[in-house]
Amino acid sequence: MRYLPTGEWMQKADEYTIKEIGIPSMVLMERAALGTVDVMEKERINLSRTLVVCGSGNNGGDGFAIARLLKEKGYEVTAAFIGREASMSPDCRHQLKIAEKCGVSIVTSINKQEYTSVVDAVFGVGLNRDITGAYQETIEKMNSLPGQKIAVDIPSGICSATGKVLGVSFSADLTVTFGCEKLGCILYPGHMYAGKRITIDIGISRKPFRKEPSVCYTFDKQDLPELIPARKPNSHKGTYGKVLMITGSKGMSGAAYLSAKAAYITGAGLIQIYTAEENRVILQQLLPEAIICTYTEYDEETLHKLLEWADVVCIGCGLGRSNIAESLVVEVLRTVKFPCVIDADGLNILSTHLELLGGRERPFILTPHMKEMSELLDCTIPELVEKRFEKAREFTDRYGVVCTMKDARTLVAKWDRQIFVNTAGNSSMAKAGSGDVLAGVIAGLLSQGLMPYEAAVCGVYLHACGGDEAREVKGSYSTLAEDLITGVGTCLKKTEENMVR
Ligand SMILES: NC(=O)C1=CN([C@@H]2O[C@H](COP(=O)(O)OP(=O)(O)OC[C@H]3O[C@@H](n4cnc5c(N)ncnc54)[C@H](O)[C@@H]3O)[C@@H](O)[C@H]2O)[C@@H](O)CC1
Ligand SMILES: [K+]
Repeated sequence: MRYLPTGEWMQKADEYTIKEIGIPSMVLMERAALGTVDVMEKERINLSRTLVVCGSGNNGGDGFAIARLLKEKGYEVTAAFIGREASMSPDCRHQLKIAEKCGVSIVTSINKQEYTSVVDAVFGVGLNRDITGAYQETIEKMNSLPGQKIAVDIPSGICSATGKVLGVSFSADLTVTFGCEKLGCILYPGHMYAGKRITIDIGISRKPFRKEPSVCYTFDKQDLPELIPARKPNSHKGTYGKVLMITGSKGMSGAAYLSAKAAYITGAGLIQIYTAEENRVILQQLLPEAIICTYTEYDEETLHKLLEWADVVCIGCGLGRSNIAESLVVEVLRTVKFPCVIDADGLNILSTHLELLGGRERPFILTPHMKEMSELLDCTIPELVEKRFEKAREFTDRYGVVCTMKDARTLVAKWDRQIFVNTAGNSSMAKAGSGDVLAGVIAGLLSQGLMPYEAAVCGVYLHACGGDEAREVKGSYSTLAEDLITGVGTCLKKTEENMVR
């Protein structure tokens, strides 16, 4: 697990490291500069004629230290100070003086000379408003120069909390970031300006991030063994849970098939699909491992019997918005006492019955994409995109549910937990059926005993890793939802093999 702090939180961690732990700021800066030079060399950046552009904050201080270290190593280097003398931070001023004394050539404007690389140390996490005027012109000029582009900590112009471009942004081939990758370099469009991202440890404490609700985190592949539920040698199908999938409708058997198959691939013990009569034959043929139970009209008695049988419910994939669908969703919401995944049409129906969630903690996992979420919140999509973290927090606080907000960077929120931000996956997953697979994966994890929040974060991550596996085989254009299911299986198999070793 790794944290994805905003700049504001990173500054708090810097302060804690300096004031509470006692590591001097200049030591951190030296380590930042040493680490950056080391990464640039390892990445084979052509440093023979380097321009380092420095602002007046501590990011600029890093820049002067980088320029000095490059000079020490024999590279030809120019440092351009483009900040305001009067607003220099003490450490930046100190670094400028050291650089001068070490013979670094320091200029105050960018000349037309050709450089092999351009290092951006104009703004770091202290950027707090739009870039305008001379700063804007400088960054545009830096972007137009030939040579490789390297950003120090974060590209100047990217908001470290939202990933938004604040007026203009440096466009990097490589970003060397300190302590933790900043949230703004993960979210779009910031991610596209950061290029390749390499994080180096410079001794900044992560303690201030622990249990802090407004700090986000993500997973990497090595976290998977800890996330997935264990398989037991002495087990039978009942050990891994009974999943009731209330999915599919006339003409929508695919969603029922994909979600059920995904739950099986993830490890569920037994699956029963409750669907429209029209789907019986096709689902039996497509997925003989599932029990199929069907309806032609709303039948509360059968529904209750099925709910008594199940350990987990997944409702909504391809369910449609008929009166039967509405009655099914309302009754499940009203009565279910065990974990329940609500997806797609289930969410559409839920958006007109939000009162059924109540104010208390409920074992519901909602899996809306941005449009469905905007309907649940009764706001516009741009409003939601702009304030996605606040909105996700507000919603989960209010209704006591787990919410996975699906997007290129899916979030998972619950009122008493930090927000998980998914960083795996790829554009091949932006296709019909992908959401059905996710709902099934989460249901499969719940049926094996994971708690709702844990199943949601693990499910989102596993689904995305499955997407990465699928792209390896089928490429970005031609991956289908079915391939994602195979990808999830491959990912689980690889994880298991690594655990055995
Ligand atoms: N000791 C520390 O605190 C450390 C800081 N480090 C570096 O320092 C950076 C953070 O330094 P700072 O907090 O000084 O922040 P920055 O270096 O990002 O710059 C902040 C300065 O820019 C001004 N500013 C903000 N937005 C502006 C805009 N749109 N137009 C014009 N001026 C603007 C601010 O008023 C402030 O003077 C990190 O990103 C990292 O690179 C690292 O060296 C590690 C240690
Ligand atoms: K920068």
